[in-house]
Amino acid sequence: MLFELCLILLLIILYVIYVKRRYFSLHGSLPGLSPHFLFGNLIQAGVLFRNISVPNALRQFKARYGDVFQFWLGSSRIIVVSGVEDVQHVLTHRHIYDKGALSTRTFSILFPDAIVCCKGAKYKRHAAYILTLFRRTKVMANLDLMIDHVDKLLVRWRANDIDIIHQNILQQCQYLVLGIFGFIAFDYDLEILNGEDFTGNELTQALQDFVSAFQFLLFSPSFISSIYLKFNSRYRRAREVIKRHLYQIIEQELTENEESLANRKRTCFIASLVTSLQENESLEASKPEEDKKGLSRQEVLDEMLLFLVAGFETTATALAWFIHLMSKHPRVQSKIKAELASNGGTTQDITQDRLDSLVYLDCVVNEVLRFCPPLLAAVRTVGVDDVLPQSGAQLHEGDEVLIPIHNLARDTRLWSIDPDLFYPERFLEADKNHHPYALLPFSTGHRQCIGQDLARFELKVLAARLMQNVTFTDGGPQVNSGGHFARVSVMPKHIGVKISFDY
Ligand code: HEM
Repeated sequence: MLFELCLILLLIILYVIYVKRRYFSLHGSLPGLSPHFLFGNLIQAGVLFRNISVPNALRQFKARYGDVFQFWLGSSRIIVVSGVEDVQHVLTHRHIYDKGALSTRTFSILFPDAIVCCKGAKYKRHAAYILTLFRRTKVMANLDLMIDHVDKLLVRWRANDIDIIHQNILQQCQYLVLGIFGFIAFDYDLEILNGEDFTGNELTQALQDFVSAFQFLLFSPSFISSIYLKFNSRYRRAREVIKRHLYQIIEQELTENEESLANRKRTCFIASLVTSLQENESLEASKPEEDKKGLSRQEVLDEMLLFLVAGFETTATALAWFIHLMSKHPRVQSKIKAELASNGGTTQDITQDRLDSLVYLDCVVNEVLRFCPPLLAAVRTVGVDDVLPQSGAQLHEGDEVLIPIHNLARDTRLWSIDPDLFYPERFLEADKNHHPYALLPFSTGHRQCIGQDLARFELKVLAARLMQNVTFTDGGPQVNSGGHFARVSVMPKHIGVKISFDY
């Protein structure tokens, strides 16, 4: 018995040594820090137990190891590439660098049939139906809806005591963006801004539970994520509720007459997607991918869940950063207000033309996305061995390449005005013609963010409406210290602002 136990122990030790050597040791000539078993570099970089955010950890590693280095994000080995010409090479050579397996592995646990997990012919089929949803004209048709939602939030703020320090700005931004998302995606009122406590209705709660479950998956190995989701009854209930609502909404859409459907297609995702539903799903499923047409119901459900995860938290995070940065930079706030006051219309009027003329506000939105990019990175998988042009680094088929958006945005070689300064005027002055790959909040090229027009438009509308009405002031060095909190997006950790109405 003792012998058998010792043998089993020995086998386990040998297996751990094998896994450590095979998967958790530096490969090739690229620099990096020898990783720990399972945790990779996360403990050494301070991400685990020392509260250092992943963007800051990658920045420190870059200072230590240069523009190209190996990094273990938990159990995943990635090659971080920060030299701007190498970045341009990776993002423009789509036949060598395709969507990163690191992200598709995570996403496919939740929505295997959404565009983010598709490649090749399946990607083309999905893209044909999905990309049209985000056309500029469709996005702009939601202007009044967005303004109405901000106005509802303003009513709530007006009822508060002026000296209150709002420390739940991030959550409030999430409720605001989620409420708007309910209409744009489903043409459905989540009623989130109606009640006292932002609870909304059954679907609101389910959407929030679904997003919370997603947070856990980010840095966990896929098998742990799958087990977690299998036993997470809250997640499973949320998915069922969303599915039930979505299928009901689809049935409802199918009963609409052609004229009303055409009308609703102008603004609402689901109304557009119903027209791409396959008439005979089992027939389409039996065809080779190249011959398939339309989307199945399951695919439509997965796309909607993806839009929720990809679009809601990122945009809310950017808005929360905007509010935090405004409270720290009263000069910038005054300039936005002056621009709003000087370009015609009544003080409360926001039209498309008026928005287009707000050049300074564009600079502020750009600067918020540069200074605090909501997403950490774009990830690509190397399809064939390649050498990077700037660093000369040798990459091998199957390597995962991570482009750290934050590092590029703060690289002193790429910005004439100190990149650690929050200074929107840079886009009108010395940094007007910055390198296009220095600023990549939505990434670029094949597989760039498909929702960027919507996100940019939404941010500008929400920021303009807020600035027409209120001023944010710093709630104090501790409660309003910013800092990073990395979930799906890189969120501000501490925001504490006072809100005063301008009239
Ligand atoms: C401020 C808000 C947003 C930011 C900063 C952002 C940023 C990004 C980034 C960096 C990527 C990765 C691109 C790559 O790998 O090259 C991405 C992908 C994506 N985004 Fe966004 N995004 C935002 C809002 C949205 C919205 C509103 C939607 C839709 C409702 C959306 C949908 C997507 C989708 C579907 C992808 C995957 C595209 C693909 O795999 O082909 N995003 N986003």
